[in-house]
Amino acid sequence: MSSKVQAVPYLRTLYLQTTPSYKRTSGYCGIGLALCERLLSQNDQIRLCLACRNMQRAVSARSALLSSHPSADISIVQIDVGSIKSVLQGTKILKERYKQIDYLYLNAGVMPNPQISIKAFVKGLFSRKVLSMFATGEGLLTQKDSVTKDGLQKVFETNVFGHFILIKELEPLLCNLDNPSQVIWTSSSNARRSAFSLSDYQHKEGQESYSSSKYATDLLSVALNRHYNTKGLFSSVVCPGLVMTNLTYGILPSFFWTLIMPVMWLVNNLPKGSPI
Ligand SMILES: NC(=O)C1=CN([C@@H]2O[C@H](COP(=O)(O)OP(=O)(O)OC[C@H]3O[C@@H](n4cnc5c(N)ncnc54)[C@H](OP(=O)(O)O)[C@@H]3O)[C@@H](O)[C@H]2O)C=CC1
Ligand SMILES: CC(C)CCC[C@@H](C)[C@H]1CC[C@H]2C3=CC[C@H]4[C@H](C)C(=O)CC[C@]4(C)[C@H]3CC[C@]12C
Repeated sequence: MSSKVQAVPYLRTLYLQTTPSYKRTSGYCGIGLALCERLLSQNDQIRLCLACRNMQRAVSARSALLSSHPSADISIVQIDVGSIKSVLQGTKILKERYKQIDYLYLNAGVMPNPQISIKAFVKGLFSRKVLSMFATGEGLLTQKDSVTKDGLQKVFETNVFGHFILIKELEPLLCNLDNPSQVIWTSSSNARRSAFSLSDYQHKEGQESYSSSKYATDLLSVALNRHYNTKGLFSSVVCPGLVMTNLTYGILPSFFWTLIMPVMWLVNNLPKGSPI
């Protein structure tokens, strides 16, 4: 594989948004960085490209990865998926740099100003949906969205639309029938059909923009497969499960998570078919 990598600008993995966040007690966090670590520990010959909005943090992420994988090939490109201009600039650079992208992992996501409904939580505790409430957060969370410079809803543009433009722009690098590519979206078990509406796909009206954006991601992935499978591009979605990152620390402070973690663990690991 490495000889192929050197012969043509051939990108084994384009990895998106991996900037580490120094927060709370335990140094770096974030699903993106953890995934890069895992990928490199499986195969440090892959060529990684980190696409991040904040170059300073991107450099720290690269250094952190290189400290444990010194021979890894890791480059950086600046992309803010919340800005169409930035996506177009970033993809122009990528098209100059590479001829092919094998894997595009779409990780950037935001959940601005999350609020928990204590009323819905208490109601949920005494309902038959208690387990799914802990696994998906269904009905518990609301967010306050805002409008970007592009005039789009921030959660929609960041979690969905910016990534979509990125794929469209990278089509020549992704669509190769002789060497199919994979696009992997970071969706969520919080994605909910009832939070999404085609007549308000940006979720301007409601307060569950995160849930709506993740449902839109799931729909978009299906549509991409219909459109692109014959061209050599395959799309899928993953939910990483509940992971302690800046996103979850934005919902509850870390000490609170430490307190409720045993309950969360128990609920999420109960054998299937148990009475509750
Ligand atoms: N944590 C969890 O329990 C779950 C998370 N997810 C999803 O996983 C993904 C990663 O989240 P997680 O690691 O938890 O959260 P973090 O907040 O730690 O990471 C989010 C990442 O997205 C980047 N990002 C945000 N906005 C933009 C933007 N406009 N342009 C470029 N990058 C951006 C951030 O970059 P920066 O460092 O510059 O802020 C950061 O690196 C998200 O899509 C999230 O919805 C899904 C299910 C559960
Ligand atoms: C004592 C109460 C205040 C405790 C409330 C607990 C809730 C804040 C959390 C219970 C389940 C959590 C979640 C489940 C699924 C996550 C999902 C996969 C995701 O993408 C983002 C975060 C979650 C919605 C998360 C959020 C907090 C809970 C609702």
